[in-house]
Amino acid sequence: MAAGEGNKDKYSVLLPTYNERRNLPVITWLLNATFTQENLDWELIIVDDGSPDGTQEVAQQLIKVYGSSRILLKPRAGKLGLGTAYVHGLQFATGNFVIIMDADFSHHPKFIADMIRVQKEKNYDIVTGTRYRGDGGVYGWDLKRKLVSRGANLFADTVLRPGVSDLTGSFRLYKKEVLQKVIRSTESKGYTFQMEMMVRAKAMGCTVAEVPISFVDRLYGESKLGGDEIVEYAKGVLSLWMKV
Ligand SMILES: Nc1nc2c(ncn2[C@@H]2O[C@H](COP(=O)(O)OP(=O)(O)O[C@H]3O[C@H](CO)[C@@H](O)[C@H](O)[C@@H]3O)[C@@H](O)[C@H]2O)c(=O)[nH]1
Ligand SMILES: [Mg+2]
Repeated sequence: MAAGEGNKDKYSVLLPTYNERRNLPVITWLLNATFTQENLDWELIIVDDGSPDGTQEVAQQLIKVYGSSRILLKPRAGKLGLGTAYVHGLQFATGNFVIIMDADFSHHPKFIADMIRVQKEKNYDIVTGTRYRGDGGVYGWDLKRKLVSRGANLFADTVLRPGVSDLTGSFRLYKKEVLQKVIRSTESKGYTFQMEMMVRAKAMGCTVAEVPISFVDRLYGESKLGGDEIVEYAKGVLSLWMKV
């Protein structure tokens, strides 16, 4: 069946932002182009944590351009972290599918069409972007960050054996009820969040497919990954090992 006519699917994109004023208009434009081309219903839910750079003013402008049924701004008062940003945004999602992604072009909207197509192949619960299989890759990171990412995936894969090649990536498509269920059981809030979500989803018996993506380091601004997060992540893997 061609997408669109008679297709009741709706895709809610959850986009956490912190100081993404310069990236937000282009990512929104690309999302609109992708969903229009695929003839799919969608909405964008921006969860901004009081960014001092004026991200929310830009979001308000985008609401005027694209309409308040397409773009929703659901801000929070302060920087409360990525994990809880998804929990917050999810309450407002009206789609039956939810896509989570970054606002800084590390996750290019062009891969969304692939993810949707793969989801439909076997009605998968989750489709995750992977940097570590097929044509996937990482561009723009220095060797240290590459090693940290590879090491983080290898470590979790060795200890927990979830059978998913990219556990720490966060470009994913979920059935909404699956995301609601998995997110309820997930405890970590920081960088460990994505890995814990996937390990728990697999433990619950969810079906997961992978789509290779190229992850390109952000154009503007800085990542928030540091030594503390690495230690937290290692602790997260080990505590899941005891529990799952
Ligand atoms: N609302 C909100 N948004 C946030 C926060 N921290 C970061 N963001 C937003 O979340 C996205 C990712 O943040 P980055 O700071 O760009 O993360 P990164 O270091 O590039 O990490 C990415 O890759 C990792 C895997 O290598 C992922 O684990 C991580 O989730 C993210 O996708 C961006 O859209 C950023 O604006 C926060 O506290 N609150
Ligand atoms: Mg980034």
